Amino acid sequence: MFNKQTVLIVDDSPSILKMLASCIKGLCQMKTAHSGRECLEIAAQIPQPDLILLDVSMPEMDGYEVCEQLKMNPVTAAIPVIFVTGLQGEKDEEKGLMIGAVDYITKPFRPAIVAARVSTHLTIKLQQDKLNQLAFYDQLTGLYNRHYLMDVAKQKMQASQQQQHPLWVLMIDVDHFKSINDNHGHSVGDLVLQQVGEALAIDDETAVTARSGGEEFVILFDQCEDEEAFNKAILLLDAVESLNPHKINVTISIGMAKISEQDKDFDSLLKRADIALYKAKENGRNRLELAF
Ligand SMILES: Nc1nc2c(ncn2[C@@H]2O[C@H](COP(=O)(O)OP(=O)(O)OP(=O)(O)O)[C@@H](O)[C@H]2O)c(=O)[nH]1
Repeated sequence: MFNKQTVLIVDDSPSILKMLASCIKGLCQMKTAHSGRECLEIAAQIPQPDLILLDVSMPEMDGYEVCEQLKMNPVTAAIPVIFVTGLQGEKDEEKGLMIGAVDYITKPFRPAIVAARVSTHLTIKLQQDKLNQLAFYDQLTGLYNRHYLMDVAKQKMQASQQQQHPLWVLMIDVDHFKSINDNHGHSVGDLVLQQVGEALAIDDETAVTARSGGEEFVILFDQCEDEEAFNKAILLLDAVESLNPHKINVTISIGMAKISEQDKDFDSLLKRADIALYKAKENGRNRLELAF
């Protein structure tokens, strides 16, 4: 059931690493780290581990410090940690749980207990991942959904205002999408939305692409200067036009707005992009219009 999940085992002793690995063999995939520093590095790399089995007593950086650093970093904070330790005092266990570990296994450990606890926490992680998938992602295109977009937009808006860097919002609507549905059927319409979604999913750290509803998408570009933002938007028009799914000519219209002093909140920026989108539709579609 957990075959695709990965557990990162961290211990400075190669023999303990081996023993722990044999306890959970067959339950999941495994990675190992021999120090706290190595653990922090691996935990931040994609694909991230789903669970970390972490030794407490290690030279240089002990497990408590590693756990604190994992929990402080938003990239690794959600990875559950189980401490595996020879320290058996109540205070040690309390400390481990207080700094964010989900469980605490003492050495010498019993293989069946390690396997059972790892299974339990992998099940919880799997359920958590499914909930996140439903809460933040659009099920048809795999892009972020409107709920996630609004959350991230507020954060980006604040950062842009505080750090004085640009933020762009692109409102994108598939042209004459109703007639695609009417002429080719709803399932072909769905396929078109999936392909448009793929074409709009810019692989770039400054961009967030979401399907905001129906045949409408929103992209945020942050820390992006005017010319670069404009060029990226033009490329999107071309990328969608060259799709031709089922030989259907698909185009989009884009309304584009840059944050300005008049935007007290994200809704105001979005509204300006929406007005520009309306103008792009009025002016013939398959085009981009900039908001004032
Ligand atoms: N296949 C499919 N259709 C959808 C989905 N969500 C919304 N739609 C359809 O999208 C169509 C949107 O049509 P309209 O808002 O009239 O706009 P349009 O035909 O794209 O025309 P313009 O926007 O004016 O260019 C409607 O027919 C909806 O039923 C979906 O998830 N899948």
